[in-house]
Amino acid sequence: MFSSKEMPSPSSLFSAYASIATSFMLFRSMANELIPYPIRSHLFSAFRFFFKPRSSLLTLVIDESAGIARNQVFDASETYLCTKVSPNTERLKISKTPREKNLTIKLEKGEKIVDFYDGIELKWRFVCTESQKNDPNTHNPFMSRAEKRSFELIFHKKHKEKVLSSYVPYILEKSRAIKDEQRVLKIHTLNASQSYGGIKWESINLDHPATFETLAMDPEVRKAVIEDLERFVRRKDFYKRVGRAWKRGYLLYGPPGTGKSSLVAAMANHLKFDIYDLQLVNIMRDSDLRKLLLATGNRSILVIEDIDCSVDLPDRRLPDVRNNKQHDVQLTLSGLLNFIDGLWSSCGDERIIIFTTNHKERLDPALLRPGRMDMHIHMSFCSFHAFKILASNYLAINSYHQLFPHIETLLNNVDITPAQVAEELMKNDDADIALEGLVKLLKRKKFQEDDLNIQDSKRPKIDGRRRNPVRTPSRRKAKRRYL
Ligand SMILES: Nc1ncnc2c1ncn2[C@@H]1O[C@H](COP(=O)(O)OP(=O)(O)OP(=O)(O)O)[C@@H](O)[C@H]1O
Ligand SMILES: [Mg+2]
Repeated sequence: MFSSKEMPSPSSLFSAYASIATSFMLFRSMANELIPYPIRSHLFSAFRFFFKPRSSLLTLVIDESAGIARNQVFDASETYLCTKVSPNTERLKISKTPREKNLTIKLEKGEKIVDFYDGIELKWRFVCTESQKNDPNTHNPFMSRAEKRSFELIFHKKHKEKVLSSYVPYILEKSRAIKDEQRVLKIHTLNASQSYGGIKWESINLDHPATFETLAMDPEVRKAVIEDLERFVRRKDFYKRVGRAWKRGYLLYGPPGTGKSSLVAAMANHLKFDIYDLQLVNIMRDSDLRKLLLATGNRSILVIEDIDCSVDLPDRRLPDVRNNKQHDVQLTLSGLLNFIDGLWSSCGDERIIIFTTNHKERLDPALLRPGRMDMHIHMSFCSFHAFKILASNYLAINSYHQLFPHIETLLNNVDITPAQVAEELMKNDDADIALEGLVKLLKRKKFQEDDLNIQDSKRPKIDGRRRNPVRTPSRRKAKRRYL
């Protein structure tokens, strides 16, 4: 800083500039006569460089394309800036395609936006220029449009490091989160109407409302599952470092109606991953399975429901039309597992595979061996805690109700699935009536179970053990699953 004594007066400054300008003119006219053109031009540009007034601002130009590829920073900035529209913005573009959930908002040419990051002021400008006809880049598909689009990001030079190492990565991360939020999830199922051999994935929008908040499950288990999923998606570098494919396997087991399919949907909604619902009954050969698995996308969940019903694979027979015989079907559990562990998981990123079963005890040991399914999640009968979540979801009861203690005692003594409780709670809008209905249902079930136990105690013992009454519901049930 200058002290007032050292500060040059405006008149002295003016005379200094005037003498520099006069010397420059003099130098120029002498140089024109004495110095040959190329050297003269270098001298002049050096002179200009030293005497040009310096700007304290730095401008980053972010073009739409980087060579022949799209510039990710441009795309991310476009997405990010939509969330920064201020009352001063004068023109915006909006659009919506049938596949999109929300309106897309974009800046119009020349619009400016001011953003603040960690106390730094950042000025953005959206620039569109006509691209020249003989532009060498016109072979580029993004440049063949008549206009060249870019963002200019202007800030004080002293923040260069911070902007490049922190603000730009922040924009990339933020735009990914925004895109995930807007993404319409898909559920892919096998197209069974195709003739055999032409089987392929078919997708529709996944509109399943299940979330971890609405799922009635043990809070500890819920927390563990969410943490596991989040750790998995964060750990790309870790998987690379330890030489493992970036995949995670979950086994969901429990009686029908305890929320296994709902948990799959909640996981997909949480991670914004598509679901591939693989019904093995429709696949006859390992080769078809490979083709289908290789056609699945990254950031997806592959679900094989009721794996205990599907693994009698080697017994399935495929009619041979030509010879009117039956062929052994060439689809085996080990083929499936080896492929999932091997090629499939290593040719994509962020793969999750989920098996569900009502009968964990019937599963092939190959599925249960350590390292195959990373987490075994037990979905069980409705606990009192799970009931309170359902009461909050279905009846908006978020605090105490006089029937709660009674319901708690009954739930401790009766096996009832969350699906059955949910169905009962839906029967009436009036919370008191719905809860009374539930109490009646629980009492009825308790009575039936007591009755069964009495009958059971009268059964003769076999090998010193009393056989359990078989209460397994049909496994070939029609399912609504995710739709
Ligand atoms: N834990 C739960 N939390 C909230 N709702 C549940 C839960 N379990 C079941 N439901 C309700 O019951 C319906 C059926 O549940 P879901 O299909 O998820 O059960 P499932 O365990 O997959 O059964 P299955 O073994 O027959 O496939 C769901 O649509 C949901 O409304
Ligand atoms: Mg299910």
